[in-house]
Amino acid sequence: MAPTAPPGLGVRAEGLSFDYGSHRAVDRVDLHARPGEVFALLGTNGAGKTTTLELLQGYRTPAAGHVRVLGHDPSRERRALRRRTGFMLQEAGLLPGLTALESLRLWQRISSRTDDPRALLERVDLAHRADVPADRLSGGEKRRLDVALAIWGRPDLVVLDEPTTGLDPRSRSTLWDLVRDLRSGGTTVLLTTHYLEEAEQLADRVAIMHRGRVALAGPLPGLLHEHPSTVAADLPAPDARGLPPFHGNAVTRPHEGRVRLEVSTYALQEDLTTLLTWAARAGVELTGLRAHAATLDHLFHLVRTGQEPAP
Ligand SMILES: Nc1ncnc2c1ncn2[C@@H]1O[C@H](COP(=O)(O)OP(=O)(O)OP(=O)(O)O)[C@@H](O)[C@H]1O
Repeated sequence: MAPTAPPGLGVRAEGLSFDYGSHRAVDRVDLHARPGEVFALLGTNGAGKTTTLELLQGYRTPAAGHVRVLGHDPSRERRALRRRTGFMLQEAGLLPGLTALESLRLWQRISSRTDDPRALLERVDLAHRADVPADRLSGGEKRRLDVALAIWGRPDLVVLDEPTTGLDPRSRSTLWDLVRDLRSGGTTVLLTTHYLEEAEQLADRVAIMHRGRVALAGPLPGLLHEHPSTVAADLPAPDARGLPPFHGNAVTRPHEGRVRLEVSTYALQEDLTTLLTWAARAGVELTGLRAHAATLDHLFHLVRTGQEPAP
């Protein structure tokens, strides 16, 4: 029997690689989700997020690299890991003949963890659908039932693959509360999502994958802080010729009969002041004025366009 690993080791992957035939889907991936934090694995379509989660779950064996999940090797200690981990993958694994409540009761019989099925349905806002067969639940309701199965018995690690895809705003917000609640109870949460706002709301740490590689990773506030802010405005084309110098990198391009100025800068306040002072003195009308720190959307754009290549 595998030794019981001490709690709180989080998830660590080093140099993780996986091939589908001749296609390298996961390429030397390094990840470290610390115990009790929410880690968001983001990326472009086909970047390798689901495959990475499957490797962490021990469903697939890596071609290269090392993985430790809560101190266990997932491909060799799946049973030990299953007791301590709740996985929700993209394909719903519900049995069509069973109601929502029966699905949880079945889980009660086959898992070594315990929980109160009705209380759990309450937590995912499905109490009113307890007696509805799983195949008659809506897509969003099935996702919530999958979440209930993943968090059954408060495992040490919960892995959620695109948990809010297809959920309406209220259900999404219920799920966000649930994730925060899991974190405050000390559970490590690893999630993938295509909703950057979701990652901004929930994640302590993110990794952005592209074409099998991790292009950017780190604590979210730190990553945003390391990247330049933006000052942007539209102005009449003739005025753009007299623009002042900025600390940051200023780019102009034609936009709807005017010129759009974008300054990518580490000196947000100074460059904004420069622009506004210049416009006031020169009597230039600025429209669409925006000034903001780097956003996850911006980081994602850098990765997608190859401006932030994988190390
Ligand atoms: N069973 C499979 N056989 C062959 N290739 C596969 C298989 N599953 C995935 N792939 C390929 O491996 C790559 C990574 O796929 P994966 O599903 O892990 O990406 P993903 O980041 O989860 O994508 P998405 O965001 O679109 O769900 C993709 O190029 C995909 O086409």
